Amino acid sequence: MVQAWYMDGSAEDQRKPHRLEPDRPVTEQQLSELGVHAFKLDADSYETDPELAKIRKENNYSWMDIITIHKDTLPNYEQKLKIFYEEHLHLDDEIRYVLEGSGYFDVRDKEERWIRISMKKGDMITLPAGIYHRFTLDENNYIKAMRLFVGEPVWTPYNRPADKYDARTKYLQFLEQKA
Ligand SMILES: CSCCC(=O)/C(O)=C/O
Ligand SMILES: [Fe+2]
Repeated sequence: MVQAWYMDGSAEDQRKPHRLEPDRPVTEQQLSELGVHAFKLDADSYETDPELAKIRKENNYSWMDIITIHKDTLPNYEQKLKIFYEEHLHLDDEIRYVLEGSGYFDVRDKEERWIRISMKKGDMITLPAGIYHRFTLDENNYIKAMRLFVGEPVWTPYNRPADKYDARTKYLQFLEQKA
């Protein structure tokens, strides 16, 4: 099960866990009410895993690549990390599957509080179009992740404020229905 918790408001190193004190864990059920879904897969067998193949088929995740985020391998490493950690949304779902290493996805809850989701080897996550979020490496400074997409990928991040986009309006409607 993926681990998630409410964050403290400290401006300390973004790579630290930033757990609120006292701890306020967030369950997968709470995440799913925000439209965020988490799965556990066998990352050692990703090339032949029938479970991954089924998820891709059922959700039309026809496109995929693998990104390795490490200072020695990713061009413009510092700049990219900065972009990933700016609060933003996308017009499409963001789907990531951790093959090695670890990192954090942060998402806003209905009251705009940050929830930190700890992603480790074998964790897959889907973030809905229109949700405000960000990503950071953790203190291990390394992640290798599969990026999945329906059709040709569009990576554009729309930094907050991005409320004028249809994807945002639809996401807010989704949250309303859940309330
Ligand atoms: C772990 S993949 C890098 C983060 C990313 O691709 C993204 O779009 C963050 O919002
Ligand atoms: Fe993103």
